[in-house]
Amino acid sequence: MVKYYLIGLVVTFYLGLIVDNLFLSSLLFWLSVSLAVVSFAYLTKAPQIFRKRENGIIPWYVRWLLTPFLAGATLYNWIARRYDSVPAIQKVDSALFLACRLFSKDIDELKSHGVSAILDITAEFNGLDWTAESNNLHYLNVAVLDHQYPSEEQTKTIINWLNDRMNSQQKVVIHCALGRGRSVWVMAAFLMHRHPEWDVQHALTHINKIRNTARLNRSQYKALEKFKNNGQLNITEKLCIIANPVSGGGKWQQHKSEVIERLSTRYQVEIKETEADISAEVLTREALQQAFDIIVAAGGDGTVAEVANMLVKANNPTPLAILPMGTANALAHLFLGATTKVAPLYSACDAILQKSCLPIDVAKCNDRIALLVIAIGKGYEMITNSDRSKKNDSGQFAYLSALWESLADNRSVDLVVTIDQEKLQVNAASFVVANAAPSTTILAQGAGKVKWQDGLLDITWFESSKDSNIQPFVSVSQLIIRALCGAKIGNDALVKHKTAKQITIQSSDVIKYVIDGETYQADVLNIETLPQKLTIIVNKQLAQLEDN
Ligand SMILES: Nc1ncnc2c1ncn2[C@@H]1O[C@H](COP(=O)(O)OP(=O)(O)OP(=O)(O)O)[C@@H](O)[C@H]1O
Repeated sequence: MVKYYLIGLVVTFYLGLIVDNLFLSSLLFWLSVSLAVVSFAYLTKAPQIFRKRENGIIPWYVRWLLTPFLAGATLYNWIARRYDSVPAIQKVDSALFLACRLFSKDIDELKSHGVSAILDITAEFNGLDWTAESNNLHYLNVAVLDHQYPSEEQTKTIINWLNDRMNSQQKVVIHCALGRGRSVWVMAAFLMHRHPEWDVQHALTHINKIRNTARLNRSQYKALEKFKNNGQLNITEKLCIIANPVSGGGKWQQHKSEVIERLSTRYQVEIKETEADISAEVLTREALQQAFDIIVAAGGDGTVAEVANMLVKANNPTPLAILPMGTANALAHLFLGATTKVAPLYSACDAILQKSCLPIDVAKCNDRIALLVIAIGKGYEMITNSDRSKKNDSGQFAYLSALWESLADNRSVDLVVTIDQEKLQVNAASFVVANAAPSTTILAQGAGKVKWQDGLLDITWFESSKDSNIQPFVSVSQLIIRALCGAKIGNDALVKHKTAKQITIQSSDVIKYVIDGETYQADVLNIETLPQKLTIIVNKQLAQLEDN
């Protein structure tokens, strides 16, 4: 095919040079540029040159540049369809149809067959998405050039998408330009995925009985055999995303399709969304019955902690992954690295696709699991002063201004604390027990760094002073310096720090506290570390660092 484009390119370019008419020669040059781009796409096997999106749209500037080619392709598809020996749309399996290029007039026929989803395997012309959308049809484009076949990643995406459609009892039409090559490849691949006992010949014979024009070229056939023999059509890894749609002001809804598209390149993805009265804990319990290979918590630290709580309580080794969609996302910062602050979803999806796991410690506080911190005093006030509407309005600044507000108020709590065997009386402005904490969790930085694989809890506290309103500010300044230096420096009389395996906290009043951003109250807190109790997906560099 590409040789015809190259011949066309040379001929039109030559004619453009010799024709003595500005309008005609401009047209010929336009045609030759358009053929040059298409030839380049074929020679480099790069369908992305057409920039056709998942929704089937080719951007206007590409359409404009390639107008002569696109017009020619439309004309060719129309003629080929008109004189084809088989119908445009044919049923190949109970819920699967094969078709050539679809036009909006085909929607009625698709509906009459009960088809409600379109899989478009072409790169070189606009899809039917707008027509499909207005007719409530699911649409997916996987861009593949004519005479070629999908990549391994694309194949996984296709199989997962088709499985989702089949699971929702939908009928799907798979189409390419003529319904003879690319769509046949995909249909055969999916049939072999559904019937692992079939080989390529069997799948093609099945298709040919209905569509006798279906045939693969030699490289398509060989690739399909290779995919089958290497087990690339068996997608067995299953992943469940437990998503909180209100975290971070509704980030999940904005990024949902992008996340599913990326993760489907490796996993069969199932989504469970929380509701006001259906918590992440309930959904995790449900997911644990279904034996997933990974459970992903999509939300803020509160959502991640809820999922972790159920995994640890069930003593279940399924790895937990974090999709940071909250406000502070301290856990993601810690386990996926600082890049999550810049490209949170990219870093998280990358780590999930690489599946690098590490065991981490967790803390148990009464009957709940904490991954980050248990905080009393300023840490508690900071959370209660930053409600959801403030977080939606100002993001992480809501926490900063809430902390500032609480530091200005010189309140404290009287606690009786037993750290391992040592008993202490503490009048604490802030009292924090940390299992893990990034440097941005300032109130936990008594040692300048909190280790999350050392089997110990880090306890940091400072007291208030009746004589000085600025003492809490001074203490926090010292914690900031410690966090920046990564070491326990400065006056230990002001900010105190200890490590322990177990700690009991009592008070004459009811104790108000937070665990990983969620508020609770109790008469007594019994906290202990549970070393290496949870497996978490981390970024690859971090995993390698810990391995060494
Ligand atoms: N569908 C829902 N509707 C309303 N509230 C929900 C829903 N799902 C979960 N929640 C509540 O959301 C809270 C957890 O929010 P999460 O910590 O994940 O996000 P965030 O508060 O935006 O982020 P961050 O913790 O970083 O501030 C819990 O209190 C939970 O009860």
